[in-house]
Amino acid sequence: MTREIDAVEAREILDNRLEPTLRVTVRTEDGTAGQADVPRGRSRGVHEAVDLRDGGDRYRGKGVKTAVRNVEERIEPALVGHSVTDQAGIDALLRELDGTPDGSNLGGNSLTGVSLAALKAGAKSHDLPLYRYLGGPAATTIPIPLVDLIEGGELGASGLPFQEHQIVPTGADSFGDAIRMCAEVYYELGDELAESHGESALSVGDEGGYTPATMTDPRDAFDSILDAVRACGYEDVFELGIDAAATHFHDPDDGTYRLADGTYTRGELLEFYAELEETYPLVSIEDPLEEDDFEGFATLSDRLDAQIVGDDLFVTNDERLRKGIDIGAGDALLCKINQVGTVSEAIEAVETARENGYAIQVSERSGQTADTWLAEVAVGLRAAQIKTGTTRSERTEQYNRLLEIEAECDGGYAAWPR
Ligand SMILES: O=C(O)[C@@H](CO)OP(=O)(O)O
Ligand SMILES: [Mg+2]
Repeated sequence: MTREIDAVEAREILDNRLEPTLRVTVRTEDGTAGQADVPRGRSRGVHEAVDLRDGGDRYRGKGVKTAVRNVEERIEPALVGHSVTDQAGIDALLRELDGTPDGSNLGGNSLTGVSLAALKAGAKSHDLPLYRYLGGPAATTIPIPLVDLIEGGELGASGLPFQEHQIVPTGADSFGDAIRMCAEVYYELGDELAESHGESALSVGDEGGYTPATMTDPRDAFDSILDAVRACGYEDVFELGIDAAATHFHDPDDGTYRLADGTYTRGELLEFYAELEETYPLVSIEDPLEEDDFEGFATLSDRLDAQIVGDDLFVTNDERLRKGIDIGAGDALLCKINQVGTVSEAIEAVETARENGYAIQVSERSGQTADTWLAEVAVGLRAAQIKTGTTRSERTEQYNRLLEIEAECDGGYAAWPR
């Protein structure tokens, strides 16, 4: 079979926010095609690969025509003739062509799109589902979802400073059961919020979680969620998580953090997390501090039992992850391929995490399409955790694909946390 790349095409499409993004297709000589959509973050870390936008890195409708051109004029000629199953070679070539550490020359979005499309074409050329191509016969475990029931911060119009208030079905027996129980809690919570905060609380944020405008205290979010969990009789199934996304309420001028009830020093915020862990069944805290505070992450990892997840801190970058591992910062890697650029670089970070006992949480971006590579990659990388939002079809499609994979490979349900 001829597995050489014959063509690499790109076009501008729209994500769930009507923002332009890239769709890349890699074709091989025998007619196999792999197509992948590139996701896009809104609460992005400063150390992420550059997301190339025409006219600058802003949200509002800016196109990705330059990134499209880069794929077709600069990447395609270099990749034609290359074996599509040589993922490491393709990714190394992409990095070499770009020649910058942050992907700013060709665009991190171009690199991610081509890398993922090649991965998908490689899987097809072997006639394997993507998760099996990536993870081999051992890839049969379905990750535990961290489901964002109430949104705040940059992603929801509630008054809450933290970006995500999650339920974590650590006590479920299967993925199918887990997601069904999540849905029941979601609807119970909706009834309660509509009563306590009015029908407008049922508006959803970028990831499909509720956004009660008058809710400002994370403890109220947890109390409402736990009430819903209890009303459903699932106290033994669910624990709680947050993505604080603290960079986005941090004031770099004086180093303080702004929550709804006032300004917190770094020390006061650390105490607040400790208090939350004492009061609630909190098992996961993502980005509790700003994106360069490795020492603060280490202090929390040491002090709390909850896993501390590095998103903006590590940006799926092996070097930053190793820096964290050296001083004990964090307990889990958030894995977002487009933060770092290529599939191979994300795999490198995942392997480092695994070798060092860090948990792996494969994550959505707030801007996505219905492309389900995320679900495939989570199983393929043998991650025990996935974060892919709540309602909205670009999120539920990931769950649908995980349900299919669970049935396809008679998959087991992951154990918390790794
Ligand atoms: O902070 C995050 O973890 C994400 C996704 O949940 O947000 P964004 O994609 O906007 O960076
Ligand atoms: Mg985050």
